[in-house]
Amino acid sequence: MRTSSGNAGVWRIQGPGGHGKTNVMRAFISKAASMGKRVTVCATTGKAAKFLGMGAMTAHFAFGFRGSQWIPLTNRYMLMFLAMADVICLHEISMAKAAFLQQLHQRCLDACPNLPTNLPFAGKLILLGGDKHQLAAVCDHKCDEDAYTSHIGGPCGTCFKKFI
Ligand SMILES: Nc1ncnc2c1ncn2[C@@H]1O[C@H](COP(=O)(O)OP(=O)(O)OP(=O)(O)O)[C@@H](O)[C@H]1O
Repeated sequence: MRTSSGNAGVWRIQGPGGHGKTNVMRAFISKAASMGKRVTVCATTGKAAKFLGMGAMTAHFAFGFRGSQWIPLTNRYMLMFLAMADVICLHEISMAKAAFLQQLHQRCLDACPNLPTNLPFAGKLILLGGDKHQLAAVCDHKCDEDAYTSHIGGPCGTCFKKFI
């Protein structure tokens, strides 16, 4: 996948456990970084972030979700961090709720007020990794494509493109 602005959007790596999603994500991160892209690497759990490596942090730390609240976007570091990221890689996405992604989308827009866009996530390239069949473990849904999209996608769900 090229990382030119023409390919910005929301992509996801789908596959059962052990099929290489994490390795593909690592390779993608390396490639994007070598092309000079600023990549934010995170995962929905600390364990997943640690396993992914590549400087990954938890998504709630990266985007300012503390305890049960979003910290205000008046934090200059948080604003810069969001505004400067070209690419956001978020692994184990089946653990995230639609509201989390929706708030991340809104934070990207708020952090980039000068961009003439209301594209999802302010037009950043978003790469989501995970296995939709793990949904059943974290929420009361069946595991079909519609349930997956409505669970993790919310209003952004219609813009998903499948990477693998
Ligand atoms: N292209 C590859 N060639 C050979 N081995 C690979 C390849 N990609 C991944 N593997 C190996 O397969 C195993 C699983 O890979 P990986 O952790 O990337 O899968 P995953 O889909 O992220 O799994 P999970 O959903 O359980 O986290 C690892 O031991 C990894 O080294």
